Amino acid sequence: MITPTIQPILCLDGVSKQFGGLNALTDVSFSLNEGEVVGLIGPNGAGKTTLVNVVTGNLRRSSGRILFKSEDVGLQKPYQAARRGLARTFQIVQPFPAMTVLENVTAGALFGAGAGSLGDARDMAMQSLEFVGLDGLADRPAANLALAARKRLELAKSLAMNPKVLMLDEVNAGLNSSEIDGALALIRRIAERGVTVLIIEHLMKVVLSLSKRLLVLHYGQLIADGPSAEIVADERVIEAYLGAKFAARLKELNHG
Ligand SMILES: Nc1ncnc2c1ncn2[C@@H]1O[C@H](COP(=O)(O)OP(=O)(O)OP(=O)(O)O)[C@@H](O)[C@H]1O
Repeated sequence: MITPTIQPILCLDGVSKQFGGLNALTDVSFSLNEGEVVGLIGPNGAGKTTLVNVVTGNLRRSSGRILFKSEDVGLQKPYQAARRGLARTFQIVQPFPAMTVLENVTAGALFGAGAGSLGDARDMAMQSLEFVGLDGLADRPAANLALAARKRLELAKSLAMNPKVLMLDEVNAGLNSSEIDGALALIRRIAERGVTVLIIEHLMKVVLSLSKRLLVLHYGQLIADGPSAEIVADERVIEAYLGAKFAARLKELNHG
């Protein structure tokens, strides 16, 4: 039997980003394989959003290489990233308030890969809205949506871009537990479609239920990259982010 080889789809090779004298990312290297769901964790200010921003061209990396399917995309603009299939959600969700839900997602489809015409883009947008369960609100102004629906709209927008890699920046922040369960189910369904997912998330329960692999940033440095079970037991990660209380609770759960 021939075992299919898993290809890296996105590689960061020694990527750094400075803001004046501040090192937001220092020499960060890792690869994401096609179809993987990987969690990116770290304390506030660790550089997680900056990492997404340099991958999607919203910020220019200071040095290092960013490879998408082996092509160096380190100098790309956000629309080029979207066309390649590198999509992301924003931590602070800001839909175009005067536009309807459908129009917002159609704008996403036009920005991304695959929509040849406005009609195509509307079809892709409608499919994305159905996928996230917002099709019933398609004609509502986006300004009227509550937070959980705005987060779904943000997801629908990035899905309408037909992504190969989807970077989710705190899509669960501010949601209640049943809304989080709904979001988790959606993210699983997105991953089942073969989309590679990088999920930035502060809720460890959520991260651990989605990803078998974790990346940990601390002061802009990647201090750990490996199987989730090993990472949460790593002393440096406990010290930098998880805290001793979390580690003890996890130990209890694993032994109880
Ligand atoms: N545009 C910017 N100009 C200057 N400094 C910035 C800019 N964006 C981020 N920073 C700084 O870079 C560092 C990393 O910020 P970043 O937002 O990437 O962290 P984060 O891990 O996403 O944090 P959080 O979990 O709070 O969202 C922080 O010190 C932040 O203040």
